[in-house]
Amino acid sequence: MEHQPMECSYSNNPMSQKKPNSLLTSEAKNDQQPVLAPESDIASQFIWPDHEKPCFDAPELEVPTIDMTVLSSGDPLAVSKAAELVNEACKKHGLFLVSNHGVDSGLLDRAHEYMNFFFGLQLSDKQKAKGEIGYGYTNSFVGRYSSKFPWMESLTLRYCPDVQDIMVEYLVNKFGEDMRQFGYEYCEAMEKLSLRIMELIGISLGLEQSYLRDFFQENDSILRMDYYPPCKRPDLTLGVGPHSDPPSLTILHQDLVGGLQVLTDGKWHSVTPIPGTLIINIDDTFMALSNGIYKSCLHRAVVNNQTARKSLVFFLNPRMDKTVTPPACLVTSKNPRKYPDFTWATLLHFVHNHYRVDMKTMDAFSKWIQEQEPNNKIQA
Ligand SMILES: C=C1C[C@]23C[C@H]1CC[C@H]2[C@]1(C)CCC[C@@](C)(C(=O)O)[C@H]1[C@@H]3C(=O)O
Ligand SMILES: O=C(O)CCC(=O)C(=O)O
Ligand SMILES: [Fe+2]
Repeated sequence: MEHQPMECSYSNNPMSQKKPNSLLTSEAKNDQQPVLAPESDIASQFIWPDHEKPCFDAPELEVPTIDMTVLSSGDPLAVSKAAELVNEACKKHGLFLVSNHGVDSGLLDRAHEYMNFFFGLQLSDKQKAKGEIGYGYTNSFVGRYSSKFPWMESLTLRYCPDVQDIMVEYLVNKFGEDMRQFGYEYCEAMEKLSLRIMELIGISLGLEQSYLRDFFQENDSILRMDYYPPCKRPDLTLGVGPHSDPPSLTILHQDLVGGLQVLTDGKWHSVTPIPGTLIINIDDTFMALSNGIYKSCLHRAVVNNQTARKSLVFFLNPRMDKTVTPPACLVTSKNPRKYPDFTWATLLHFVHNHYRVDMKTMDAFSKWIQEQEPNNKIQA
């Protein structure tokens, strides 16, 4: 079922581009009615500052594609070459692609069908998919932020075996029991792939192949569906602003529309969709786990005025209470500790309650946690 263009029935849709009469004033964090900027025909809260506005002439990011069958090839040279490519990319910008990843293409297609179903619902229906902060349906973060609204809607689900996500019940009621089955199948496939990727990353860092796999074996991960409606003024807004992801590893499946950009060498670069590949990002928590050796990928998404764009993101996280501390072999006199010990639960609390995720989240978090926990100083 092709997604019906999101009806901007103005009265309740923050991304409507029609004349405003009232725009979610009850939800806007600062209770100010987002003012339509007449010259732009979109509400002013969606217009980003000049220094963050999108560019559309971004050069293509040079990025390796890792054939995941290399791990079972029994060819140590091939494994070593793949690990070298991973090491180089993760030290530079924190992104690489994987092919032959083993995730069934039918599962990916079904995922996009479910996204079309869900994001094609009336806004009042979507807003019933409410979860605790950070989970459930969100559009533009009205009510959470007061400016620089992202031009997107999202649905975020928690994937943790012993936690029943109440939102799944709503979605099952809406779409039937096979939605639950799909959700688990998709997340299990992504979890399996992420643990194999952790083996390869472990090798690339000179660790035992099983070290990182064991670290993330028990995980409390996140499935996020991002939907970016077409926008009349893609030159003024962003689908999602410049940031690095707070989790440990991101597996991103984007449709063929394109819009993901990565910041490296001081310039934004495009990551053009390649069918059959998935995008792997090093995230903030993993950057700390690697003692800063690998860079958390700085990225954003631009939108367009022609067609909606969808991306499906799996975020791998360790168990909530697991202490994130780099293995001793990654802490040397030349590379002393970069970040204090912390847990994913604490970082999640920080980004949900104290800080809007951006490109400096880990620096802000590092400062905050040491203020909160005076004994938790960065140990040499
Ligand atoms: C821990 C999280 C915070 C965000 C959702 C998960 C993983 C990615 C984060 C996010 C998607 C990164 C871009 C900015 C953000 C605000 C968003 O667009 O939703 C982030 C999420 C969040 O802070 O809720
Ligand atoms: O849609 C994309 O390509 C990026 C989405 C993203 O960065 C996120 O959800 O964290
Ligand atoms: Fe992201």
